[in-house]
Amino acid sequence: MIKMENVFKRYQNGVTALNGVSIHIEKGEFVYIVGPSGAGKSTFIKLIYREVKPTTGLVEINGVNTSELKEREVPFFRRRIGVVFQDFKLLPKLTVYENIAFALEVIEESPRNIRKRVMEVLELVDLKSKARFLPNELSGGEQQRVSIARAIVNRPDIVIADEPTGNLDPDTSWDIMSVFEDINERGTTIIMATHSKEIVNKMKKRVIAIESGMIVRDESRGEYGYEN
Ligand SMILES: Nc1ncnc2c1ncn2[C@@H]1O[C@H](COP(=O)(O)OP(=O)(O)OP(=O)(O)O)[C@@H](O)[C@H]1O
Repeated sequence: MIKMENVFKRYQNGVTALNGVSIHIEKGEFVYIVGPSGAGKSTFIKLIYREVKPTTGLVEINGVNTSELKEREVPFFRRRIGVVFQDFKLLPKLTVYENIAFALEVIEESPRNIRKRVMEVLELVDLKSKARFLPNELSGGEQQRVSIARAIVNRPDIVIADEPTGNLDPDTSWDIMSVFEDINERGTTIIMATHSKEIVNKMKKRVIAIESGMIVRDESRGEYGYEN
Protein backbone atom coordinates (compact mmCIF):
# COMPACT_ATOMS: atom_id res chain seq x y z
CA MET A 1 0.00 0.00 0.00
CA ILE A 2 2.87 2.39 0.88
CA LYS A 3 6.21 1.55 -0.62
CA MET A 4 9.37 3.64 -0.64
CA GLU A 5 12.56 2.41 -2.21
CA ASN A 6 15.86 4.18 -1.74
CA VAL A 7 14.20 7.59 -1.47
CA PHE A 8 16.29 10.74 -1.32
CA LYS A 9 14.73 14.16 -0.87
CA ARG A 10 16.89 17.21 -1.33
CA TYR A 11 15.16 20.61 -1.07
CA GLN A 12 16.09 23.48 -3.36
CA ASN A 13 18.17 25.12 -0.64
CA GLY A 14 20.44 22.08 -0.71
CA VAL A 15 19.19 20.45 2.53
CA THR A 16 18.94 16.69 2.22
CA ALA A 17 15.87 15.83 4.30
CA LEU A 18 15.72 12.12 3.42
CA ASN A 19 18.78 10.07 2.76
CA GLY A 20 18.00 6.66 1.29
CA VAL A 21 14.70 5.59 2.85
CA SER A 22 13.15 2.22 2.03
CA ILE A 23 9.94 1.06 3.72
CA HIS A 24 6.77 -0.97 3.24
CA ILE A 25 3.56 -0.25 5.11
CA GLU A 26 0.61 -2.60 4.63
CA LYS A 27 -3.10 -1.89 4.64
CA GLY A 28 -4.54 -1.54 8.12
CA GLU A 29 -1.28 -0.81 9.93
CA PHE A 30 -0.92 1.89 12.59
CA VAL A 31 2.55 3.41 12.38
CA TYR A 32 4.25 6.07 14.47
CA ILE A 33 7.03 8.12 12.91
CA VAL A 34 9.40 9.41 15.58
CA GLY A 35 12.74 11.16 15.66
CA PRO A 36 14.45 14.42 16.63
CA SER A 37 13.36 17.78 15.28
CA GLY A 38 14.53 18.26 11.70
CA ALA A 39 15.08 14.52 11.17
CA GLY A 40 12.80 14.31 8.15
CA LYS A 41 9.48 13.12 9.59
CA SER A 42 7.32 15.78 7.95
CA THR A 43 9.10 15.25 4.67
CA PHE A 44 8.37 11.51 4.93
CA ILE A 45 4.69 12.30 5.57
CA LYS A 46 4.55 14.83 2.71
CA LEU A 47 5.91 12.25 0.28
CA ILE A 48 2.90 10.05 1.00
CA TYR A 49 0.30 12.60 -0.08
CA ARG A 50 2.51 13.96 -2.84
CA GLU A 51 3.00 17.34 -1.23
CA VAL A 52 6.61 16.73 -2.20
CA LYS A 53 8.15 14.38 -4.75
CA PRO A 54 11.32 12.37 -4.14
CA THR A 55 14.48 13.73 -5.73
CA THR A 56 15.43 10.14 -6.53
CA GLY A 57 13.97 6.78 -5.59
CA LEU A 58 10.46 5.34 -5.72
CA VAL A 59 7.39 6.38 -3.73
CA GLU A 60 4.43 4.15 -4.55
CA ILE A 61 1.07 4.74 -2.86
CA ASN A 62 -1.84 2.41 -3.62
CA GLY A 63 0.09 1.22 -6.65
CA VAL A 64 0.68 4.77 -7.95
CA ASN A 65 4.24 6.01 -8.52
CA THR A 66 3.86 9.58 -7.24
CA SER A 67 6.70 10.88 -9.45
CA GLU A 68 4.66 9.96 -12.49
CA LEU A 69 1.51 11.80 -11.39
CA LYS A 70 0.59 14.83 -13.44
CA GLU A 71 -0.45 17.94 -11.48
CA ARG A 72 -4.04 17.61 -12.67
CA GLU A 73 -4.15 14.01 -11.38
CA VAL A 74 -3.04 14.95 -7.84
CA PRO A 75 -6.50 15.90 -6.44
CA PHE A 76 -7.91 12.56 -7.58
CA PHE A 77 -4.93 10.71 -6.10
CA ARG A 78 -5.48 12.51 -2.77
CA ARG A 79 -9.06 11.38 -2.44
CA ARG A 80 -7.83 8.12 -1.00
CA ILE A 81 -5.66 9.86 1.59
CA GLY A 82 -6.90 11.88 4.56
CA VAL A 83 -4.56 14.40 6.17
CA VAL A 84 -4.68 15.78 9.72
CA PHE A 85 -2.40 18.64 10.77
CA GLN A 86 -1.18 19.96 14.11
CA ASP A 87 -2.90 23.31 13.53
CA PHE A 88 -6.20 21.80 12.25
CA LYS A 89 -6.40 24.01 9.13
CA LEU A 90 -10.18 24.50 9.34
CA LEU A 91 -11.86 27.18 7.26
CA PRO A 92 -12.74 29.86 9.88
CA LYS A 93 -15.90 31.20 8.21
CA LEU A 94 -17.51 27.82 7.65
CA THR A 95 -19.41 25.87 10.30
CA VAL A 96 -18.27 22.47 11.52
CA TYR A 97 -20.78 20.86 9.17
CA GLU A 98 -19.68 22.96 6.21
CA ASN A 99 -15.98 22.35 6.84
CA ILE A 100 -16.58 18.63 6.56
CA ALA A 101 -19.11 18.81 3.71
CA PHE A 102 -16.67 20.91 1.70
CA ALA A 103 -14.41 17.89 1.15
CA LEU A 104 -17.32 16.10 -0.52
CA GLU A 105 -18.70 19.07 -2.42
CA VAL A 106 -15.45 19.47 -4.31
CA ILE A 107 -15.78 15.90 -5.56
CA GLU A 108 -19.41 16.52 -6.50
CA GLU A 109 -21.10 14.02 -4.25
CA SER A 110 -24.90 14.20 -4.26
CA PRO A 111 -26.42 16.47 -1.55
CA ARG A 112 -28.16 13.45 -0.01
CA ASN A 113 -24.91 11.49 0.25
CA ILE A 114 -23.08 14.50 1.61
CA ARG A 115 -25.59 14.93 4.41
CA LYS A 116 -25.51 11.24 5.27
CA ARG A 117 -21.72 10.99 5.30
CA VAL A 118 -21.17 14.22 7.25
CA MET A 119 -23.63 13.12 9.93
CA GLU A 120 -21.94 9.70 10.12
CA VAL A 121 -18.49 11.17 10.73
CA LEU A 122 -19.83 13.78 13.15
CA GLU A 123 -21.28 10.89 15.12
CA LEU A 124 -17.96 9.05 15.02
CA VAL A 125 -16.08 12.03 16.47
CA ASP A 126 -18.96 12.81 18.85
CA LEU A 127 -19.66 16.32 17.59
CA LYS A 128 -23.20 16.08 16.24
CA SER A 129 -24.39 18.67 18.72
CA LYS A 130 -21.86 21.23 17.44
CA ALA A 131 -22.51 20.89 13.71
CA ARG A 132 -23.55 24.54 13.41
CA PHE A 133 -20.70 25.99 15.44
CA LEU A 134 -17.83 27.91 13.89
CA PRO A 135 -14.28 26.63 14.50
CA ASN A 136 -13.43 29.49 16.89
CA GLU A 137 -16.38 28.48 19.07
CA LEU A 138 -14.77 25.09 19.73
CA SER A 139 -11.99 23.88 22.01
CA GLY A 140 -8.70 22.73 20.49
CA GLY A 141 -9.62 19.07 20.90
CA GLU A 142 -13.00 19.64 19.26
CA GLN A 143 -11.36 21.45 16.37
CA GLN A 144 -9.00 18.55 15.91
CA ARG A 145 -11.96 16.16 15.92
CA VAL A 146 -13.54 18.21 13.15
CA SER A 147 -10.35 18.02 11.15
CA ILE A 148 -10.25 14.24 11.63
CA ALA A 149 -13.89 14.02 10.51
CA ARG A 150 -12.99 16.04 7.42
CA ALA A 151 -10.03 13.75 6.74
CA ILE A 152 -12.12 10.57 6.84
CA VAL A 153 -15.38 11.70 5.23
CA ASN A 154 -14.10 10.56 1.83
CA ARG A 155 -13.47 7.10 3.32
CA PRO A 156 -9.75 7.15 2.52
CA ASP A 157 -7.57 4.03 2.75
CA ILE A 158 -4.81 5.99 4.46
CA VAL A 159 -4.92 8.73 7.08
CA ILE A 160 -1.72 10.61 7.74
CA ALA A 161 -1.29 12.90 10.69
CA ASP A 162 1.61 15.25 11.35
CA GLU A 163 1.80 15.98 15.09
CA PRO A 164 -1.99 15.88 15.54
CA THR A 165 -1.77 16.28 19.31
CA GLY A 166 1.03 18.87 19.27
CA ASN A 167 -1.29 21.72 20.31
CA LEU A 168 -3.42 19.76 22.77
CA ASP A 169 -3.21 19.04 26.48
CA PRO A 170 -2.59 15.43 27.58
CA ASP A 171 -6.24 14.49 28.34
CA THR A 172 -7.45 15.91 25.05
CA SER A 173 -4.62 14.12 23.24
CA TRP A 174 -5.84 10.78 24.59
CA ASP A 175 -9.37 11.52 23.31
CA ILE A 176 -7.91 12.23 19.89
CA MET A 177 -5.86 9.04 19.98
CA SER A 178 -8.93 6.98 20.70
CA VAL A 179 -10.60 8.48 17.62
CA PHE A 180 -7.59 7.42 15.54
CA GLU A 181 -7.77 3.93 17.07
CA ASP A 182 -11.45 3.64 16.10
CA ILE A 183 -10.63 4.66 12.55
CA ASN A 184 -7.77 2.16 12.40
CA GLU A 185 -10.01 -0.63 13.73
CA ARG A 186 -12.29 -0.02 10.76
CA GLY A 187 -9.36 -0.94 8.50
CA THR A 188 -7.83 2.43 7.67
CA THR A 189 -4.05 2.68 7.65
CA ILE A 190 -2.76 5.38 10.00
CA ILE A 191 0.66 7.02 9.75
CA MET A 192 1.37 9.51 12.50
CA ALA A 193 4.43 11.66 13.17
CA THR A 194 4.64 12.58 16.83
CA HIS A 195 6.89 13.84 19.61
CA SER A 196 4.66 12.35 22.29
CA LYS A 197 6.64 9.75 24.21
CA GLU A 198 3.64 8.92 26.44
CA ILE A 199 1.35 8.14 23.54
CA VAL A 200 3.83 6.03 21.57
CA ASN A 201 4.90 4.00 24.62
CA LYS A 202 1.33 3.31 25.70
CA MET A 203 -0.06 2.33 22.29
CA LYS A 204 2.50 -0.39 21.39
CA LYS A 205 2.25 0.02 17.65
CA ARG A 206 4.81 -0.12 14.87
CA VAL A 207 7.42 2.59 15.38
CA ILE A 208 9.68 3.89 12.63
CA ALA A 209 12.45 6.19 13.87
CA ILE A 210 14.07 8.64 11.48
CA GLU A 211 17.35 10.41 12.25
CA SER A 212 19.25 12.65 9.82
CA GLY A 213 16.98 11.51 7.00
CA MET A 214 17.53 7.79 7.57
CA ILE A 215 15.42 5.06 9.13
CA VAL A 216 17.38 3.96 12.17
CA ARG A 217 14.75 1.73 13.79
CA ASP A 218 11.60 -0.11 12.71
CA GLU A 219 9.88 -2.14 15.43
CA SER A 220 6.48 -3.79 15.35
CA ARG A 221 5.54 -3.01 18.97
CA GLY A 222 7.99 -0.22 19.50
CA GLU A 223 8.82 2.43 22.03
CA TYR A 224 9.40 6.14 21.53
CA GLY A 225 13.07 5.74 22.42
CA TYR A 226 14.02 9.38 23.06
CA GLU A 227 13.98 11.58 26.17
CA ASN A 228 11.83 14.67 25.76
N1 LIG B 1 10.36 23.26 2.10
C1 LIG B 1 11.60 23.10 2.56
N2 LIG B 1 12.65 23.72 1.96
C2 LIG B 1 13.89 23.55 2.42
N3 LIG B 1 14.24 22.78 3.46
C3 LIG B 1 13.26 22.14 4.09
C4 LIG B 1 11.89 22.27 3.69
N4 LIG B 1 11.13 21.51 4.52
C5 LIG B 1 11.98 20.95 5.38
N5 LIG B 1 13.26 21.31 5.14
C6 LIG B 1 14.47 20.87 5.87
O1 LIG B 1 14.51 19.46 5.80
C7 LIG B 1 14.94 18.90 7.05
C8 LIG B 1 13.88 17.93 7.54
O2 LIG B 1 12.71 18.67 7.88
P1 LIG B 1 11.34 17.98 8.33
O3 LIG B 1 10.33 19.07 8.46
O4 LIG B 1 11.03 16.85 7.42
O5 LIG B 1 11.75 17.42 9.78
P2 LIG B 1 10.86 16.89 11.00
O6 LIG B 1 11.51 15.64 11.45
O7 LIG B 1 9.45 16.82 10.61
O8 LIG B 1 11.07 18.02 12.08
P3 LIG B 1 10.08 18.49 13.29
O9 LIG B 1 10.01 17.37 14.26
O10 LIG B 1 10.82 19.68 13.85
O11 LIG B 1 8.77 18.85 12.66
C9 LIG B 1 15.20 20.07 7.97
O12 LIG B 1 16.58 20.35 7.93
C10 LIG B 1 14.41 21.20 7.35
O13 LIG B 1 15.00 22.43 7.62
